[in-house]
Amino acid sequence: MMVGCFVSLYVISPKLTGLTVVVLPCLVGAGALIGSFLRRLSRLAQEQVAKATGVADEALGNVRTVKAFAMEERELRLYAHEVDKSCEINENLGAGIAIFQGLSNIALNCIVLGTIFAGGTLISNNELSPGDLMSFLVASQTVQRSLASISILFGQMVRGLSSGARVFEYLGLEPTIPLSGGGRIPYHSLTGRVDFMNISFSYPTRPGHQVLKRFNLTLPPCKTVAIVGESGGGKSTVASLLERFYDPTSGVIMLDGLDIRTLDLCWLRGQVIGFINQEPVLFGSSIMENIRFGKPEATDAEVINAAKQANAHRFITGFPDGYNTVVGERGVTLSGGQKQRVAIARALIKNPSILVLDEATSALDAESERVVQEALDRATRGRTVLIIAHRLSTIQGADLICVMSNGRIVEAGTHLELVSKGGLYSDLIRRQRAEGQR
Ligand SMILES: Nc1ncnc2c1ncn2[C@@H]1O[C@H](COP(=O)(O)OP(=O)(O)OP(=O)(O)O)[C@@H](O)[C@H]1O
Repeated sequence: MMVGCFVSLYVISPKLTGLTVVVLPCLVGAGALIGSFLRRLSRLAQEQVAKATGVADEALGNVRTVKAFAMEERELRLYAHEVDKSCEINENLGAGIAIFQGLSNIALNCIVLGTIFAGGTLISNNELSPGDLMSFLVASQTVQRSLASISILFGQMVRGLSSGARVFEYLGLEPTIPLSGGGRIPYHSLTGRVDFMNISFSYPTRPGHQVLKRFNLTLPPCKTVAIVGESGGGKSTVASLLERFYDPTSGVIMLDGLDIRTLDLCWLRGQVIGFINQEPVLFGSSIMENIRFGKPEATDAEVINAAKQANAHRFITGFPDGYNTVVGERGVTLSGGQKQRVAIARALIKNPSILVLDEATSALDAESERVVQEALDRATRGRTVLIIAHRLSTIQGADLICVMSNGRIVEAGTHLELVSKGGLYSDLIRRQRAEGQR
């Protein structure tokens, strides 16, 4: 329609049309400049809304900790502050869009006034008839209306584009470690031997801090290897690398002699490695669904069997709704020991060849620890096991105990060998005993 109007304007008066064509690009240029400023503001507004939502999400997700420290007021103030900031940016954005639309209307009306003025001059010079000027004004009204609609649409487009840009930014993100693709080892020929070979590693967020330094360790098939050592020494990092939450900066991790980077990650995490950590996270669904999370196609009988292996069947059947008991958000309605046993059942249901226990009992009291330890002892039989432990009493039966310090293993042997050696391990034992007696 715009093109048609411009053709008719040109036929009526090439001079007036020429004037319009000179003025319009200047206006479009100014509009584009204001537009890019508004787009930046809109993006800022989106980010601020996300930040405010993050604060609310964190406070609600950790509501017990917030209550325990009587921090409701502080969290409320923090959220109100972020919401106020978001409100302010959105108000500025609204004002910006309003000014943009107002200015574009003024500019368009100035064009009409300018046309009347220039047309009047042309009439006085007998270059244009009054009828042609009227026709020109009517035709240019159509162009003006179209431009006014575009300016309104532009305001909506600015918001839409920046929201869309954030969505597409996330949609376009590629995981640094691809989730699928790569080889699999047939279940009957998988032995579960793991070799960490010359591993060096720094977390991407702290590239200057080397957590592991030429770290070497072998987990022999069906044996239990424990890693102990000072806090922050890199023990959990070893487990994270085996799970491929990160890839080592240098060195190779082998599973049955194959570099794990060449293996299918879904298969590795879903079927080969069972991971149980200190603070198991459950979903707000039933116990049955939580255990089945480890193997979605498992039958009810398989779920119950896994729960029995994890010492969880008795307490689950003690609930009025049994396996259909809903555990609440993150499992808040279960005790620490019960949650841990559901998590063990969830890991066992996939019958993993390798089990990683990252301080699985350190958050429990003595009685819960006994029941959970019993379940773990049963669960570890016939599997390659990596235990990361704080309490040395729980790993004395391990086939190999490795003491970590400064990102590498400094001592290795059985409990008795290490105690008789009188090195770092016996120091750790002495210190823990002294702490226990205090
Ligand atoms: N996601 C992360 N990003 C950056 N640095 C991290 C991250 N996780 C751990 N670290 C750092 O890496 C080092 C090793 O941490 P790691 O959790 O492996 O130690 P740990 O031996 O398991 O400690 P603990 O016994 O206290 O659990 C620490 O200095 C820690 O601050």
